[in-house]
Amino acid sequence: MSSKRTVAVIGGGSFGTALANLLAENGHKVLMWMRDAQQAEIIRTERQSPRYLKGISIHTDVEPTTDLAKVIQPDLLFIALPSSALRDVLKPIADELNNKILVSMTKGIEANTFLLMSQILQELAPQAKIGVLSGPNLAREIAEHALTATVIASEDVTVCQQVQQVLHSRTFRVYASNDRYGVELGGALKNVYAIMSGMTVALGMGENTRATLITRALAEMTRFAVKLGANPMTFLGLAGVGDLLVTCNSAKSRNYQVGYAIGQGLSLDEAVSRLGEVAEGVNTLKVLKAKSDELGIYMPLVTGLYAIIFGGMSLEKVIEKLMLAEPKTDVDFISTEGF
Ligand SMILES: NC(=O)c1ccc[n+]([C@@H]2O[C@H](COP(=O)([O-])OP(=O)(O)OC[C@H]3O[C@@H](n4cnc5c(N)ncnc54)[C@H](O)[C@@H]3O)[C@@H](O)[C@H]2O)c1
Ligand SMILES: O=P(O)(O)OC[C@H](O)CO
Repeated sequence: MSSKRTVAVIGGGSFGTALANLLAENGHKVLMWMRDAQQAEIIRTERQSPRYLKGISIHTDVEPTTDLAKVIQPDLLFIALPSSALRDVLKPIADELNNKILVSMTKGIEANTFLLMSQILQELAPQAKIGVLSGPNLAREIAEHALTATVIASEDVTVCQQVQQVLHSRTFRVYASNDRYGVELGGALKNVYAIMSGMTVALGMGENTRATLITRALAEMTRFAVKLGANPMTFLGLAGVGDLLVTCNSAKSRNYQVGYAIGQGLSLDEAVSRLGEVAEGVNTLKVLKAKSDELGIYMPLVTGLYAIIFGGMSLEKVIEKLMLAEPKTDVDFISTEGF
């Protein structure tokens, strides 16, 4: 067990709160920044977060605050903001973030720039040490102490070691990686396929269908990542196939829930507003479609989902296109000479 320290979590939604609780349970003091003063007050007085983690007791060493100046005092900061808000929230305090350790837990891609969140952190605070925490990590299960594993990825081994020290516990195991880009890309891309998976479940499609979808999703996201220079082996780990499996199979995933609602006949807007939480896959789908078109990467699942959600194409038509497409070989990275 590590020595006790004060750490910060920026973002007090479901994931930020679950992680803050873990840190406090490990004996650390946690400053948790939240945008909403009313939510912060509820946590302070009731030690509950009924909006994001109903029924979970919040440790007394988690101190909610809306004061950003206060929360940037510790030298280790975890960031759990929605990707759409991360740059805007952190920009005013960028100078103070230099020389800190910044760990992104946000699984998204910035529209227009195609930057991952840790790349934005690096842009804002070039002197900071940067890491990414990603893996099969449903916030509610972490908060309920389901046995969970995750990955801390950083080029700087001391970042990995410090994060392992503060987070390791009987129920939460932290593996290290030096492939920050691959780990982060895996966490962002899988959300898109979780939307598809939720749709197939709502439509009563079989287990064969879901296994095929998940496996072809892994092929597709790996193909994309390799084109962008990531190591494909990372996708065999917790932040790749691990996160893809949990998000595509769990009704607790918000991305899966959005897909499920669309499969039930709701529009995208209706599905997102019924959820009332962040489903990063919707924005990721848009930026991924644009990037794969720009780079000429074959991504039939992304193309199909985009056509349904943003192009008004029927699911039947998309399925027909996918199933009757030109026959392909199974695994991309095996030589198929002679086929
Ligand atoms: N919930 C999970 O299981 C989980 C697990 C792993 C990673 N993540 C990732 O963590 C990130 C945050 O997700 P979450 O589940 O905590 O989301 P959430 O919807 O539960 O909470 C989002 C939080 O951000 C705040 N927020 C929203 N817009 C904001 C803005 N413009 N400025 C400041 N604050 C704003 C909300 O008030 C809320 O506190 C996402 O990228 C998500 O993919 C979530
Ligand atoms: O609820 P989701 O769909 O945002 O997924 C949560 C986590 O990313 C699962 O690891």
